[in-house]
Amino acid sequence: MSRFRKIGVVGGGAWGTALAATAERAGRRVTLWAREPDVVAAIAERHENTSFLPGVSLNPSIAATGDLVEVARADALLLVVPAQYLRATAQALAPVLPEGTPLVIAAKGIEMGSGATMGEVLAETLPRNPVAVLSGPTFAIEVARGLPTAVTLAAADPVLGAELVAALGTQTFRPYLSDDPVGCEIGGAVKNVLAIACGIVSGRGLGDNARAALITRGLAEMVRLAVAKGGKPETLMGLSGLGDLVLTCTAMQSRNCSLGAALGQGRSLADVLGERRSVAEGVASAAAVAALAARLGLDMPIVAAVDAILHRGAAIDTAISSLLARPFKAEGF
Ligand SMILES: NC(=O)c1ccc[n+]([C@@H]2O[C@H](COP(=O)([O-])OP(=O)(O)OC[C@H]3O[C@@H](n4cnc5c(N)ncnc54)[C@H](O)[C@@H]3O)[C@@H](O)[C@H]2O)c1
Ligand SMILES: O=P(O)(O)OC[C@H](O)CO
Repeated sequence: MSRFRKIGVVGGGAWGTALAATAERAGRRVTLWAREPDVVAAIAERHENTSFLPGVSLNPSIAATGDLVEVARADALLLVVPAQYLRATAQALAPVLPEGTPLVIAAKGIEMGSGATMGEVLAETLPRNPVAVLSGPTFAIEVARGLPTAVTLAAADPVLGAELVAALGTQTFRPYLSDDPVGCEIGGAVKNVLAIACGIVSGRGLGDNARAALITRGLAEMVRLAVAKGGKPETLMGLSGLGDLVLTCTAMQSRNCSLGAALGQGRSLADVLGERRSVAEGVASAAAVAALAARLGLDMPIVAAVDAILHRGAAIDTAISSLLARPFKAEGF
């Protein structure tokens, strides 16, 4: 019998809601914390997250709360707030979270300003809680509907990792165990930036060859950063790297890819963001990853181009021309 009987989900967006649904199907008792009172009320009363995941009926056994004290009573917590809000959320949890409660990072991003991974943010804010990472090709709506999905579940402690796999896995939500949380996190964060690049290329009508080139050379950038941060290159060949990169770069269902496509068609970033309530993590992570790469002396030209377009006023066509003007080089990472 699993020691993780009660799972707390911190973050009531689409992904937190989908993870709550799948954890409940795995036999866990689930409490979901959401920041917005209307989300808490809709889940508690209508068993639906009408704001962020409309159209999916949740099991009535899933409890909703706006109180961190309540969610912190769980045996393990899934952390699913957007990356730029994880530090503040973890700081708010610190006084109420028992020491030793395992934390599973399910957000995908790098913190702006610090350049910290979510694991590094938690090491500073909740240093007495063991951490795992769950990442992979996972559109929330498909997971919530119970469609077949596979993810990477990475933990430095293999016993904790295996226990979490057993607690969260089902026939249709299949976690593959990894011992490389760093590589797992880097894949999930960088693929969002690359998905914006792929969207831009689609929106500009530059063709399928260009998208395949971006995916492949983007993977090389991802591997460079992961290795520099102490991750393993092979992790990036798995679900949390290549798997998520392929999903997010080829489907307009992706918020990051569709945002890029809108930019490629000539819309402004402010316009596109202004009409969305959902998060496109690649926007913030582009700036964070580009700054981190510069600090580490890493060549990440595609990420740098996306950062330049989003945050430095670069014209899309100029950024693309600069990428195409780079000298020929040997293939590899
Ligand atoms: N949606 C997916 O398919 C999916 C899949 C895998 C991973 N993720 C990751 O999960 C994380 C959460 O994304 P999502 O899709 O659930 O979000 P969402 O776009 O559905 O909802 C936005 C979320 O942002 C939160 N938010 C807004 N302002 C905030 C603030 N000031 N402080 C704290 N929270 C605030 C809202 O409460 C809400 O939970 C992201 O890192 C995302 O990359 C999402
Ligand atoms: O819609 P996106 O671009 O945030 O992608 C969602 C998931 O991360 C896909 O794995």
